Amino acid sequence: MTTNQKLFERAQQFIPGGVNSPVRAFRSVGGTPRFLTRGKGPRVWDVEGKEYIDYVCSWGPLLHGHAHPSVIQAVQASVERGLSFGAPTALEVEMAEKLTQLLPSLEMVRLTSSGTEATMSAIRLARGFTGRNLIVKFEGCYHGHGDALLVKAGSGALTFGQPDSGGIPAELAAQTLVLEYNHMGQLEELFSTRGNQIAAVIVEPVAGNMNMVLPRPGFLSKLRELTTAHGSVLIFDEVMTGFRVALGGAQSLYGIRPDLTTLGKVIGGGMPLAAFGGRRDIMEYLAPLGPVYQAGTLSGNPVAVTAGLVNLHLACADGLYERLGEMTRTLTEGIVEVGRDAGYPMSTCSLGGMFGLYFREKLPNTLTEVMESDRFAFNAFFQGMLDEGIYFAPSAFEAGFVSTVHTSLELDQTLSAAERVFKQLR
Ligand SMILES: Cc1ncc(COP(=O)(O)O)c(C=O)c1O
Ligand SMILES: N[C@H](C=O)CCC(=O)O
Repeated sequence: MTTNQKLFERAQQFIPGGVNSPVRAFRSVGGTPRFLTRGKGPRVWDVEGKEYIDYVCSWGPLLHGHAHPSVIQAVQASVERGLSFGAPTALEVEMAEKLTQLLPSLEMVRLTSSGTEATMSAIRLARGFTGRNLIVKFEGCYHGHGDALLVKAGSGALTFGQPDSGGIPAELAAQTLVLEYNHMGQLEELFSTRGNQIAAVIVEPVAGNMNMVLPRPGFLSKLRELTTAHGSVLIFDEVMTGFRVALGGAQSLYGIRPDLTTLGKVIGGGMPLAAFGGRRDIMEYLAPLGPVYQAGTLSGNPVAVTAGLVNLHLACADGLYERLGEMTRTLTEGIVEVGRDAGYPMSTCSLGGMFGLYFREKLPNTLTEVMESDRFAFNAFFQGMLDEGIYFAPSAFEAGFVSTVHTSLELDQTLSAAERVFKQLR
């Protein structure tokens, strides 16, 4: 057995499935997860010393790659000053000011430790604010593993065929109404019959947990129009897209001002940090100002906030997202070209440093269309690329990520690997 296999065997004795988050288990693609020991820039190394070009980037947070020197230096200095205080710090104030400045829809913000906490808290807040119970989400969107949101969910839940998790009371799941992503007719119909009972609509403005699905023109503005008309709270879940697709998030690209926004991933730069924020009148419903309780021992952790602030500072460099977007497009369009030349129907989309790659002729608009893509072809491609030292997400239902430190060297190596892999697959 290889060292990765031995470790996986050991892990499975004591950790369910051998992993601490299901998507890491390689179940849908087969084979053994790689146990990683080190990352630098756009690359990671496993316990066997094998090197990979990384397009997972810790599932999105590493906008500037692994162990960026500025992030590491700041984190080391922060660690020296203490790991956690459970009391307010100046750093939190700086982070709140930065987030509200970069995302104008955030008038106030609260920090949490994970995206799940952020979305769960935003939902509770919306219910407390409106005095209503119903929430609306979309098929294939994933908003973390809070009970109310694990209904027709994407990401690992979708990958392993468990979009509706066990352990969630039917009465609670019944409070979550699920519509097809990008389906404006369904939205209009629902709001016309139950609009005054809907506390919130939560949406990934660009869906990244069923591969990557772009919003159809008019979809997000329809959401804005209907929620405003019916007094429901519009929540953009930008845990993945925030500071990943653009400096102002997806909301800046599509020109929509949500009532609440959830953030995570990039704002922590690889450390556990997330946030939710939005309209002042809604945020003031939070304890200790208002009746909606929300808390966290490690919320606003100084080391995590330090890493996040450096990440955001680096993200503000002039032209950064344009360069990143160009790099990502070159990569994915290159792969699609090579794949098509080898006879595979393929399509791709990308925004900033986030991309979708499909073994399907046309880009999908809905989960049903995503499911029509050729998973077997994806799995074979994934395995071939992994052997070549290219690390994509081990699922056909996850978005991919390019960092600002991926260069044309990594792109060229990836495209050459793809040519070899497609040749073998033919
Ligand atoms: C859009 C979105 N929302 C929420 C979450 C939950 O974040 P976390 O894994 O930090 O709990 C994720 C990722 O897991 C996500 O992609
Ligand atoms: N798709 C998920 C988040 O965006 C992947 C991270 C995880 O669940 O471990």
